[in-house]
Amino acid sequence: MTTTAPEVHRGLAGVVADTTRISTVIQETNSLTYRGYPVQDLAARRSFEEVAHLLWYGELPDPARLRDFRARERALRPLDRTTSELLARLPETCHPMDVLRTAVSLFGAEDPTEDDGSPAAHRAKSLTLLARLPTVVAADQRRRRGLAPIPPDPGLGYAENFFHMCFGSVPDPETVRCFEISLVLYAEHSFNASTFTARVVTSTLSDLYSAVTAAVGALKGPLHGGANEAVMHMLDEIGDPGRAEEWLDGALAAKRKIMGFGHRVYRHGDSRVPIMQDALDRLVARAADPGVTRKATLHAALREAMLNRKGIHPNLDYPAGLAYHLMGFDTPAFTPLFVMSRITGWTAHITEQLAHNALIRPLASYDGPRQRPVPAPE
Ligand SMILES: CC(=O)SCCNC(=O)CCNC(=O)[C@H](O)C(C)(C)COP(=O)(O)OP(=O)(O)OC[C@H]1O[C@@H](n2cnc3c(N)ncnc32)[C@H](O)[C@@H]1OP(=O)(O)O
Ligand SMILES: O=C([O-])CC(=O)C(=O)O
Repeated sequence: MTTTAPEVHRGLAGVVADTTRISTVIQETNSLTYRGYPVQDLAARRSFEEVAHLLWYGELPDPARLRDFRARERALRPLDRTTSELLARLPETCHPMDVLRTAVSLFGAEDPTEDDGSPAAHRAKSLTLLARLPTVVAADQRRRRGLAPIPPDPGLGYAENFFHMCFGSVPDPETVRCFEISLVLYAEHSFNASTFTARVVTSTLSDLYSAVTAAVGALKGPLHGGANEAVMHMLDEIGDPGRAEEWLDGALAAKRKIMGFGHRVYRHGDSRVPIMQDALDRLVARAADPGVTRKATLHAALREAMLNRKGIHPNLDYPAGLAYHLMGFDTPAFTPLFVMSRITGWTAHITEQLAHNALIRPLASYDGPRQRPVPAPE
């Protein structure tokens, strides 16, 4: 009797694993919507806090709800002394994503409130993470620069407060806006690897912090969120705009993956790129600095060369990487900035997964040795 081997979908490519009401990429128009709203309109007209509310509650907040949401977020920002001291003891040789992963795990261990799996309990925990993660990221960047942490300022909005905690000042509104746009664009992207990781952990009825800790680990990799950092390393490696084509040919010949290019879902370009690229262009123009212009020229030259050689478009990490550099953040802190935003999407998916849970447990097509007898010990 012959049995046909089951069809294998490596990397789960093309597999529809569940339904979701949170976001979708509309292939025909190459657009991304959060709860039905086009992300470019959200980025142009709404704050990151409003988008977080939208992802969690399904609707944009009215002014009273937004006031309440903002007040609660601002009150939750400070870290307690024990947490700060524990995180400050982690070696500076570890990656900032390791600090963030440890921080989420620590928050979970310290949280005395019950995780009954209800949306209300999850939203409270999600808001705590949204409020505290920037405090962790900013303090970690400062300690690596040999500087003391700056406490959060409850008088400032989410994006402004983050700059304040990192640098002790808030930059011009254009720079803050560019950062806020990146947060809106990074917030959610359906069943990407880190979100799916969070859903897998949740599907076992584990807790929210465990799911987010695992998601941070999945995002760290350079094929996913780690690419925004890798983009900057790559631009530093190339150095000169005149070297872009030659460098690319060498990298492709060596079968290297070019960071910040390609996407599993988009085949004709990431719908978020034009919005982020516009914001980046404004930052470059505003800087009016020859060094900045040179980096932007290199960035554009590599994009053109990649399109010509391989027909592959950039993904969001490509413009976001350079934008974060121009905003003054240290390169290893780029992926943690992604976490500060994606925490909203992850936690929305955790709540959704629990609402109609099914254990996520695929099958494998076995191609190891055939069954054989265990030999007697020699
Ligand atoms: C926010 C985000 O997480 S966006 C993704 C960020 N990640 C990156 O930028 C890392 C670089 N990009 C990649 O590695 C890939 O494009 C991924 C992982 C994002 C998507 O990968 P997949 O959907 O599995 O596509 P896959 O890797 O099969 O690529 C298809 C073909 O395009 C090529 N390709 C795709 N992306 C790239 C790239 N960045 N550099 C060079 N070649 C590429 C592959 O080599 C492959 O060619 P082949 O058919 O000749 O073997
Ligand atoms: O969707 C993906 O595979 C990766 C991505 O762009 C994201 O998570 O924002």
